[in-house]
Amino acid sequence: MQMIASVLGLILFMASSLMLSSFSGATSKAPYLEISASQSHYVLTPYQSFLQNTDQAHYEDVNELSNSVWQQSTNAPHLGVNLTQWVRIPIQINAPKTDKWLLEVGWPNFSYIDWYLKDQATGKLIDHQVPAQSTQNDQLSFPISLPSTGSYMLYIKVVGHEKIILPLALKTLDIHDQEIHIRSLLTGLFYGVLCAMLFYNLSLYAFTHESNYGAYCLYVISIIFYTLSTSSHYISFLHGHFDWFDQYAYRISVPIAFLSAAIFIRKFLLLSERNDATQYVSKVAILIWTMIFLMTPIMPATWQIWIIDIFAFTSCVVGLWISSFVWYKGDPSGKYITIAWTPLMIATFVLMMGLTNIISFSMNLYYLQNIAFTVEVLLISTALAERINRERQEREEAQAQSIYYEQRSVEARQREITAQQHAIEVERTAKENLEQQVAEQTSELKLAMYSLTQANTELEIMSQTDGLTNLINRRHFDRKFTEAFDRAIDAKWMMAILMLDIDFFKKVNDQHGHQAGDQCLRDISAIFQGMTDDKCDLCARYGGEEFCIVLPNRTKEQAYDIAESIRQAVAEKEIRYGGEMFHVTISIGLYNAVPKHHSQRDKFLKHADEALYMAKRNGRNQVAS
Ligand SMILES: Nc1nc2c(ncn2[C@@H]2O[C@H](COP(=O)(O)OP(=O)(O)OP(=O)(O)O)[C@@H](O)[C@H]2O)c(=O)[nH]1
Repeated sequence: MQMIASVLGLILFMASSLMLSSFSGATSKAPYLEISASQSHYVLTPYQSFLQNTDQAHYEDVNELSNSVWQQSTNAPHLGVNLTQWVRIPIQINAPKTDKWLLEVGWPNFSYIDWYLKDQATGKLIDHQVPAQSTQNDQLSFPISLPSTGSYMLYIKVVGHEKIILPLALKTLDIHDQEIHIRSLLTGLFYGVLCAMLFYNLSLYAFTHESNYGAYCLYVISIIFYTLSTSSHYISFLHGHFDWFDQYAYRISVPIAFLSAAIFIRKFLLLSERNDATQYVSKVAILIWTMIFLMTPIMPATWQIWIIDIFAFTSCVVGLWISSFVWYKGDPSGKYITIAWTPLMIATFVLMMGLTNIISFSMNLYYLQNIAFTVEVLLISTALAERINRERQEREEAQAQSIYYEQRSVEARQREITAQQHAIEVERTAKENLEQQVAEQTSELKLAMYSLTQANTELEIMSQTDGLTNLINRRHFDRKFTEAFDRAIDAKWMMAILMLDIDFFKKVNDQHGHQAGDQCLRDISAIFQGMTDDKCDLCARYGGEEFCIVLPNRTKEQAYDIAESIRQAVAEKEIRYGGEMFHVTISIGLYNAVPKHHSQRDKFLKHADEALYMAKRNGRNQVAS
């Protein structure tokens, strides 16, 4: 806020300085202009009087008017808008330096100018130009021939479409030529800088498509348009060719200049993104200048120029406030705009004071504004470059940061993948170990099951087998015999049963010992097994020294032969144990028949047992049936 106060203070200081200088100049004027050999340049303003809002068109009519209708002006007279204006200057000529003088009109916006030089002594016109012909290279200067001595009244008629201010001067041709060279040089420099900046930023816009460059180019074009319309250069090049445009040049160029400036500032300072008053103020400024521009064809020139002056004045202050506020809020772009705009705002402010008759107007105020424009265009161009460069750096930093985070993300992802791979590897290894353990345990289980099966088989065999003789035991025989019996019933086979008992076995035990008796049991059991078919015959230890042989599907003769063969083999068998050798005999009971029914099973055994008993009773060592 301090900065805003200092800027406003500076503006007021300059304005007051110019006003003071203007008023102080006005207080020392003489009633007429005295032209002598001492000076080459005379300002006519202090001696001018004018007819305001007159409709007089002819010199003859004006010449008839009394002195009282002529109004004295302390400054360059502001003669209103779109009217024929008359100004007169009393001149006392006393041997001037030369008779080659130029009447310079320091205001570009008029349609044409006439001048008349009247001899006050005779009342006759001694010279006049209708319309006045300007010099070749300066449309604002008109040759005028001054007599060598005498009192004269110079009448000037100006016809314009717009506001007319008439800062008049008389200059010798030499002075004018010197000034025109300097002015041409400065003008060339001014437009050269503007055009250079325009094409430079246009090329940047073409390459980067950065909209700030585009908006800035429009602004520079509007400045060129405005300065052309407010200077003699426009008149030099275009005046008279476009009548309609001649009338509206100033009224169009000023709104366009402020409008494009408002658009550029709003864009460059990103005001549309701000949540403060600058956003709305800039929008209102754009709206107002758009409306002023659009109203040009329909609004009376007097009103529009008055409105333009008011809002131009306001816009200068508001523009500086906005850029200063943005600067104060920390945006460096606000600083550059403030620095660039301050000289222009001051120059425009001063110009507006001249145009509104607060201070004395002269074309130098426009030249001051042109200088400020040049400084501003250069500074803003630099600010634009700085801004774009800063944004590029911010983008690069953001990109670098983005790449950094992306790399971090990739690394994190890589670590995640590695961890996942490690987890998969661990899982795979665990699975393999588990499978291996399961396989090993399965193998062990299979082995255990096989061993168990083996043990069960062995146990079953043991449970079915007589441990001494290795023949099937009585319990297993009962089951197997039942099966064989049923099979014989179904097949209608002959079923033979042999009941075998060792004769006088008690004696064997008694004589040779129980161990020898056991050996005897083993030997004759081996004979039974060797002489029967182990696939279909049953051979069992039926009791202590009693055995049973079942012979399925045998005739009685076949069974008998087997029984007799067994008996003989036993009898011939030499039983050796403990260095002793002895023989035993056996008695065999044979029963055979075709079984018809299950109930006959025990009967078959009983009959065989009875036959055995018979063999025992008949003397033993025989087969009975
Ligand atoms: N060594 C031995 N002797 C047994 C076994 N089982 C039974 N004995 C004996 O066999 C004998 C059977 O005798 P007995 O029933 O009197 O019959 P025997 O002496 O053979 O006379 P007969 O049958 O009438 O010819 C008994 O002395 C039993 O002790 C055995 O497993 N081993």
